Amino acid sequence: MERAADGDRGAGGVAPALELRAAWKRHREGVTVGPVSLAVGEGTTVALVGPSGAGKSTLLRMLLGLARPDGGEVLFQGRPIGPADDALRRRIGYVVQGGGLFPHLTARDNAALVARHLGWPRERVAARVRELAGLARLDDDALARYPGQLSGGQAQRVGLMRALMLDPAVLLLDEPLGALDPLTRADLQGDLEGVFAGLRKTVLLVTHDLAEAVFFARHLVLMRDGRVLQEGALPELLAAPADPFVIRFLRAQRGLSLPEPR
Ligand SMILES: Nc1ncnc2c1ncn2[C@@H]1O[C@H](COP(=O)(O)OP(=O)(O)OP(=O)(O)O)[C@@H](O)[C@H]1O
Repeated sequence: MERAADGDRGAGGVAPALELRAAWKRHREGVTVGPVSLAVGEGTTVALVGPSGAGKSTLLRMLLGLARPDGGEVLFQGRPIGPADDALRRRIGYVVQGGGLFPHLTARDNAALVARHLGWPRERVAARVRELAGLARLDDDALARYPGQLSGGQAQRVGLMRALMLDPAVLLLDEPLGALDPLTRADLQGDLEGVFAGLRKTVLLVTHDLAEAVFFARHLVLMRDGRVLQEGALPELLAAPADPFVIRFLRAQRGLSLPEPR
């Protein structure tokens, strides 16, 4: 059975920011994600890693209420989250690969969309966009452009602005840097890490890249075939792999210098 992340109900009895309790979803005959139990503590950054098709995106979508679990529970700050719970969902920012921007809206309008929809006054929207543009390091010229006129890195930065617009307690990022060239990726990694640390958000990040996972998060959750195979810090996974696949997965990654097996 998986262990809870470092944010599991602590001495003060504080509920984790995000929690799955034996949650599972059946996509089709023979393809089920879960049951998965996982807790992400308030203010922690956790990286979800695993091969393609392991169920990482499904797990994120269950946490967002975008995929309805067939069984088990999904909780946000100790409260069950359902599919129609928009108010709760607005407290979770979601960043997807490529930014997930609307092509017919400028970067600024993409970032401001939900706040405008909620009826924020114009000045408040403008002030928040200015603040986030500073954080995401985007200038006015970039904000005036349409997604098709932005670089991949810029589009990703706009996606981040949009996710942060309502100042959510939690950020879920699904392969946010997957499509970027190595230099842009490294730049954005540094900026994102600064954003996470500065805002003290709870962050759950999906990535294929173990080096990136370790860069952002001390706590790793390794999934395979719809299940959590093991979770913990990288040295713990290396020292006591729960399954031969754990070592295979860790060693398959380039760019990480791992100690030789004894
Ligand atoms: N809407 C869907 N309908 C049917 N099957 C689905 C659906 N979404 C995902 N699946 C299947 O569920 C399994 C898990 O997919 P999921 O996208 O969650 O994995 P992943 O770990 O995020 O993969 P990747 O790293 O490639 O994005 C896969 O076998 C996938 O084909």
